[in-house]
Amino acid sequence: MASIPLRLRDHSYEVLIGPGVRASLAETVQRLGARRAVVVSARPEEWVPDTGVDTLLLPARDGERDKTLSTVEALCGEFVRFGLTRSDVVVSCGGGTTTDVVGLAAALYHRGVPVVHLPTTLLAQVDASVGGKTAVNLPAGKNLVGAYWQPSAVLCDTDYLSTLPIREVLNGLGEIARCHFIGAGDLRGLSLPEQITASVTLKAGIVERDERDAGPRHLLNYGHTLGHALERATDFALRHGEAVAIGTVFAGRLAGALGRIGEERVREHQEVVGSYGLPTALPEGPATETLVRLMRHDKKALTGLTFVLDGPNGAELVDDVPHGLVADVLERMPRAGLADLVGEAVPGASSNDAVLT
Ligand SMILES: NC(=O)c1ccc[n+]([C@@H]2O[C@H](COP(=O)([O-])OP(=O)(O)OC[C@H]3O[C@@H](n4cnc5c(N)ncnc54)[C@H](O)[C@@H]3O)[C@@H](O)[C@H]2O)c1
Ligand SMILES: [Zn+2]
Repeated sequence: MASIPLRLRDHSYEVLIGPGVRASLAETVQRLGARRAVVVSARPEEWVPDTGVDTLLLPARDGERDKTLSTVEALCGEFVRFGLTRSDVVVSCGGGTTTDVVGLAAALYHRGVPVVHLPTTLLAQVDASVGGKTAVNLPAGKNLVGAYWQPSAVLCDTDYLSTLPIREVLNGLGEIARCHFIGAGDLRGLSLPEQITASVTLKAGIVERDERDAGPRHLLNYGHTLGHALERATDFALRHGEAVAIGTVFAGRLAGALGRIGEERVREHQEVVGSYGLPTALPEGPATETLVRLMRHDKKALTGLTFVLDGPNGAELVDDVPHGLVADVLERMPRAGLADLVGEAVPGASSNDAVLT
C-alpha cells in the first residue's frame, strides 16, 4: 500500500493506494471524530466498507446525467433528514462523476462537511478524486458550477478496478500517459498500482504548489486542448482519456514544429501513448478547421492558441501559437476510424485482465 500526503496550508490529507485500502475507512472516520456518516455509493452495497459509525447508505448512479445541482439538492435533503452535522462525514463511492457531485454536496452542506472519497474508476483514482475540485454540469455545459473542497482522505482501492470495462481502463490510462511529460518520469513497465501512485504523487505536488489554478496546475492540462476538442467533435464517442492521449501525441508534434523539442522527443510522445494501448492517430471525420475552431472556443483565444507544451525546461504554457501552424500539424497527423482507434485497443482482450496485470 502507498500513502501519498497532500499538504496544504490549512488542510492536509492522505491518499491511500493499493488492494483492499477501502478497509481503512472505519479508521479514517474515527480519526475525523465523526459520529455519523452518509455514504453515497454508485456501487453494490457489498462494495461499501464499514464506517464504524451510525450510517445512512444512499444509492447513486455514475454518469454525467446525474451530475447536476438537483442531485446536490436531493443529497443535502437526505443529509438533513439523517441529522448530519458539520462534525460528521460524507463518503462517496463511485466514478469521477460521483466523487464530483458528492464532493460539491459536501462543500455546500452546512458550508462544508468533511468528505472521504472511494474512487472506483481508474480516472477517478488518478485524477478526479484528488485535488479538491468539485463540480456539476448545467444544460449549457460541463462543470460550470463548482467549488474547491478538499477531501479529508482518499482511499484508492485498486481491487475496485478489476470489473472496469476496457474503455474505462483506457480512459484512466490516458491521464497516466500524459504524466510522462509533466514531471512523473517514465512509468512504463510499472504495475498499475505503482502507476496510480506516481500519477497521484505528481498531481499532489502540483496541487500543493497551486491549489486554486493560478499557475502550475495548468500543467495537468497537457494534451487536453486538442483532447477537449476531440471529445466534442466526436460527440463524446472518444472517452476523455482517449482524447487526451491523442492530444498528447499532437502536443509533442506541435512542440517539435515550434522547435521546442527534437525529433526523438516528438517520437517519444507517440511511443509512450502507444505503449499504453491508447490511440495515437486522429479520428476520421472532424475536419482540421473544426478542431481548430473548437480549440479556440476552449480557450477563448483571440489571437493565437494557447497550449501546454514540452520544451527545454519541461512543459510550460505557450501563448499565441499561430492557427496556421496548429492546422498544419493537425493535417500531418495520421487518421483512423474510431473502431481502429479504440475498438481493438488491446488485441484479444475481452476483459481488462490484459492491462491490469
Ligand atoms: N474534480 C476533478 O478534478 C476532476 C478531474 C478529472 C475528471 N473529473 C470528472 O470526472 C468525471 C469522469 O469520471 P469517470 O471517468 O470515472 O466517469 P464515471 O463516473 O461516469 O464512470 C465511468 C463508468 O464506469 C462505471 N464504473 C465505475 N466504477 C466501476 C467499477 N469499479 N467497475 C465497473 N464499472 C464501473 C460507471 O458506472 C460509469 O459507467 C467527469 O465528470 C469529469 O468532469 C473531475
Ligand atoms: Zn483530464
